[in-house]
Amino acid sequence: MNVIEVNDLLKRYPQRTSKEMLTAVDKISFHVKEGEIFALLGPNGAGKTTTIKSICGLLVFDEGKIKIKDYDLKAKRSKALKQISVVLEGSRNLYHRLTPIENIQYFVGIRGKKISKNEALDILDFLRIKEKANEVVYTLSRGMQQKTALAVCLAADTDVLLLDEPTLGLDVISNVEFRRLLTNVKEKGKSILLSTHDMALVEEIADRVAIINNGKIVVCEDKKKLMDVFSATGYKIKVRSEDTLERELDKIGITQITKESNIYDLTVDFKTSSELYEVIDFFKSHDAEIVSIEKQMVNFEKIFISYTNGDRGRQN
Ligand SMILES: Nc1ncnc2c1ncn2[C@@H]1O[C@H](COP(=O)(O)OP(=O)(O)OP(=O)(O)O)[C@@H](O)[C@H]1O
Repeated sequence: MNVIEVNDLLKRYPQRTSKEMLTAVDKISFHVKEGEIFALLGPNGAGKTTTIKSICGLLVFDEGKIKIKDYDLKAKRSKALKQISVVLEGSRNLYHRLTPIENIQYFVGIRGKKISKNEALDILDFLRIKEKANEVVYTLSRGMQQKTALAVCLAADTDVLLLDEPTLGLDVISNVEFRRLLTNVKEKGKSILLSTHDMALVEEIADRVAIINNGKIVVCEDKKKLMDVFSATGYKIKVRSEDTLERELDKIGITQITKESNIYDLTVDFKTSSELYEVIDFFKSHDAEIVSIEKQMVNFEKIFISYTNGDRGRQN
């Protein structure tokens, strides 16, 4: 079952410096399945926050359809919004002059529900910030504020969570801890849609990922499949040869070559792993000695760069 369906979502903003509208999100479609962590990954200005804000009803989109569980966001707005809770970038869904307990009770109250102090403490305990339950939020570290924001989200007890840049600005330890917490939240049966440009976060916890760039989704895929496709292709091969091989290598499609004396460093992308054996045969037939073959490390950075051509985002 899909808990969120986004179809042809379009959002344009007026610009101060020009009469033309800026297309922040350009007819994107994707869905989030029940029980999964779905990541919207993209550089600055890609349209991630605009997408999250459209889904949680914080801004009015121009075209398209958003469905949350069984409810169309435009036709059944309040029912649709009851199905989700959201953590906005920079823990903006908190009152910083209230304590974590007060925030939890206040925001649960707004939803017309009640939560006891002990239930709230249990959530803070789960997120390992119980000892900060009665301290004012603005005195807490960024990581603790982010956990408090997540606590408020969990206290709403919806099945679907939206998290905008959940690890932004966290130090290494908090980042690792937060990733583990999100996995624990998923294990509780929740579905999570998160936006991020943190590739390590995607690599570690996402089930599926949509890479978004300049308002468009450039790929939407199962994370494991994406990683497999890429891991099968990249090799670094070191070869020793007394002959000049450049032209021959070019003929078989190997163009990333550096050479120092008689050692060639080659970067090769194969479409299928059998191509590796063909290349090995090629070197044998040219009396070249293969010094080493290394499978290139696959990480999300490589995948991301390949789909966005290394685009680092919009500069506006
Ligand atoms: N209120 C607004 N008015 C005008 N333009 C906006 C507004 N909000 C966002 N934009 C523009 O829309 C585009 C998409 O912005 P958005 O915040 O959705 O991207 P993002 O992927 O979340 O980026 P970041 O990672 O930097 O937060 C950007 O070019 C941004 O400048």
